[in-house]
Amino acid sequence: MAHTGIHILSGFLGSGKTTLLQRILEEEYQRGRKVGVIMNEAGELPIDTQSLPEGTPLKELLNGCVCCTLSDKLETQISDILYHHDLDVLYIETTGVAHPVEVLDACLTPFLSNKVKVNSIITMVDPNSWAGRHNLRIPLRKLITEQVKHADLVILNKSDQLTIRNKEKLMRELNEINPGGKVLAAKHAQVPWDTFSIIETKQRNEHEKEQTIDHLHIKTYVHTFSSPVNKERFENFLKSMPEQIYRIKGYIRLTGQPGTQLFQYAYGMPSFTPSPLNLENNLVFIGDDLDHAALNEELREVEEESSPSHSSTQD
Ligand SMILES: Nc1nc2c(ncn2[C@@H]2O[C@H](COP(=O)(O)OP(=O)(O)OP(=O)(O)O)[C@@H](O)[C@H]2O)c(=O)[nH]1
Repeated sequence: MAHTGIHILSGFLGSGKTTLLQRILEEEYQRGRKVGVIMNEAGELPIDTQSLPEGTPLKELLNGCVCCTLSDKLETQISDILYHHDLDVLYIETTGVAHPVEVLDACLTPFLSNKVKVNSIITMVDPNSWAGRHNLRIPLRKLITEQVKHADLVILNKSDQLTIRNKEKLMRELNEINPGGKVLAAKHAQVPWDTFSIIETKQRNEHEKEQTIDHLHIKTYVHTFSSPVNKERFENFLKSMPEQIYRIKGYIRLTGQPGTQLFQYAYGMPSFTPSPLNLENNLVFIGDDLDHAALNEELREVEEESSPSHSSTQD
């Protein structure tokens, strides 16, 4: 019986895993391969899954991390997707705080051994979080390094934000941590397609599991705006936000602009993209020890100060 190849997409929060997955799916569809996706998101809401092409066989693991609490569920999801679909390949996008070896371990259960073969671990690196990793708590700093160390392919993404000199310096650093893996730089996860077929799965030892990070304290908070918010006011909020917020994503409506915007924030860089989907205006915040009450209050203020009645009282 042919095994379905699994690729594990790893990388810290906001590094470009979904961007890579979208690119891979386009390519896989052009080649006529049958592709399935399992997405693990730290928040309670499936933000990233909405960006996948319609009809992609998909399973979601929400509100928890495969490597901490959901490993049994991952096994069930893999079995389930393979039972319902005859797949050539399965991509697993992990949360930004997953340890890739733990995810690998969850895929390698005896029950799945005659059905799947893990072909690669691909780790995305965001130069901003990589450069700022010394400011993170020790377990997170260790995690970022481990994600690089255990990858078959490391993609230094967002190279548009780097000078040539910095790019070369970072690539050398990544190579030193993972001398056996392949390290490439990319913009928006654009790497030559051949790269995926030539990467060789590293030999992974049992002892690697000992390096697992037990508990990372990463928390999520979901905020729902009930009305459009003023873009400038919201951006001011982002500038004054605690540094422990690493990532925000979701949907937002802006005053004076039609429709809904897909909002993304990673390492100080916000982006708004008009979305054809009319989804609830939920934003998922991901960070260290988030203060839910304080965030809720500040965001309510943003919304209140965005309302037309507020600006007329100010006049
Ligand atoms: N400037 C720049 N932005 C990028 C690049 N690649 C991705 N982005 C942006 O970075 C943000 C995060 O990208 P995602 O692909 O969602 O990252 P992710 O790793 O899936 O995020 P999580 O699932 O939250 O961990 C988005 O706004 C992307 O458009 C790049 O090469 N350059």
